[in-house]
Amino acid sequence: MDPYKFRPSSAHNSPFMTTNAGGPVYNNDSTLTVGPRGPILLEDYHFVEKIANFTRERIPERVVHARGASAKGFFEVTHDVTHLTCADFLRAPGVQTPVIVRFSTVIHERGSPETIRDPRGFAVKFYTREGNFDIVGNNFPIFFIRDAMKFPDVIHAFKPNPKSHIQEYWRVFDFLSHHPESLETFAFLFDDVGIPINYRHMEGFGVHAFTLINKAGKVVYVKFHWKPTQGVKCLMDEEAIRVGGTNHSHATQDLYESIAAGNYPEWKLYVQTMDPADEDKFDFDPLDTTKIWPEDLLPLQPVGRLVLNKNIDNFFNENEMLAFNPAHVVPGIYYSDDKMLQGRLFAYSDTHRHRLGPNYLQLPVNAPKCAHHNNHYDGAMNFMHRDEEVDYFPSRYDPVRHAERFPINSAILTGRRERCVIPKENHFKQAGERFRSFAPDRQERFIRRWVHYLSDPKVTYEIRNLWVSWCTQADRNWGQKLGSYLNMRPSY
Ligand code: HEM
Repeated sequence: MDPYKFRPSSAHNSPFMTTNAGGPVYNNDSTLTVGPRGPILLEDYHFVEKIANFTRERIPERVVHARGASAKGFFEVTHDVTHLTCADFLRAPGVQTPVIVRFSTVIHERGSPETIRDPRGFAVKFYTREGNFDIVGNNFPIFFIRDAMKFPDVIHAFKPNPKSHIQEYWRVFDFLSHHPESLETFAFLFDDVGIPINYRHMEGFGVHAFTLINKAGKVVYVKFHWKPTQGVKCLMDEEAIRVGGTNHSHATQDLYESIAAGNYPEWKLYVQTMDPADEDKFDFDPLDTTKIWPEDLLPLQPVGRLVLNKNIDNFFNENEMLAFNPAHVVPGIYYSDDKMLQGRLFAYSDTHRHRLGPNYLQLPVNAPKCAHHNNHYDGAMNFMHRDEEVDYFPSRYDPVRHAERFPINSAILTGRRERCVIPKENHFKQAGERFRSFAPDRQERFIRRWVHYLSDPKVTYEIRNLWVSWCTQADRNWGQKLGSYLNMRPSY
């Protein structure tokens, strides 16, 4: 065995207990004491290490999406999309790429119930031959806000009150009463899809516009959609209380047991594409995360399927230490100028360095599965074995070169420096359309949830009135019914 290439793993377990340093432990039951009743000797190295290891078992939980479950599988291309992108993993129907997926809730802690009304995270890491590609999406196609500057505020408003540590909707309605663009995302949160029945029966969306670039360098905007073959199913409020009251990990359990039983969940990947030359032709801004791209104008195009057919071996290694990043793209797929996406491009690697350390990309679950090389190295917990003498670039002693050039988005960027709101806001139209697409019983449940949350006694008349006005502007029936249930008449 080459001691420098040794990778610790439970496959190397000794048949007997050892210290962390590998020495034999002949008693793992009793501390080393002076006489049969103590005190304990500090020289009990194995005991001290055992406790010290235990007291460090937890790492910081994710600041959002702390509660989640992951599973592995593959993505298979089913349709030719080479006219859209030169991404190698999408090069031909039949090509398969290994993936790991993590589903999550957003707001509450690592051990919180999976039945709460909350968006669900839907993050997919593709281990491609050109490096990792991550679609770090949600089960709603849009988000509450459109500028990354506001992300900490919207999350603070949804997180528990810093004084009481209780989630209180007066704080949510207060903050978002300054943001009418959030109304349509409430048309998902307070809809039935606000509590999916489990992780297998929900959709996923990349949310942002990204860009696809083909071999000839042609660029299109793209949105990613995951559609579950199992269908979409939700928990009604009463069921959620019952399920959550008996099992706070029901969705994790459902995913794990389905895969263990060979009942593999599957999602189809679709894209919507838009020619950037058309971006001004719509009544919304296509780079605005608070807006969907209507499917009648920009139809879904099938790309492939995702199958989860393997459970993780270890929750800590493959869930807690798993690190996604929307900045992880591959040649043929690139970002757009969406101001939320642009902010996210910084946030994830920054939080991973804090949560997992500077070498988080060396962790097996995060490391690319293709050959990779650069001169960023060392730092805490480096375990990459390097034996080269040239650690700079370029060098006449080292043949390493630049990768082959691939086409990138060559659009010309112009503009003054400014901090501003996008010109085309269009707050309410899509929210109203979504409400009108609900069957009457679904509309009724939806409005009842508004009543429930707006009835928090700390929601002032002014704030309540504002929300009722906005709902009315989206759809008269929605607002009038809500106003009448709340015993108020909207004034706008
Ligand atoms: C500027 C806006 C945003 C910022 C600054 C931000 C930041 C973060 C941070 C710090 C984490 C924790 C990551 C970790 O510790 O591993 C996270 C996780 C996550 N975010 Fe965001 N986020 C933003 C917007 C969004 C949006 C719009 C979506 C949906 C499209 C989203 C989806 C997710 C998902 C799914 C995870 C969990 C990934 C996992 O399972 O490990 N985020 N985000």
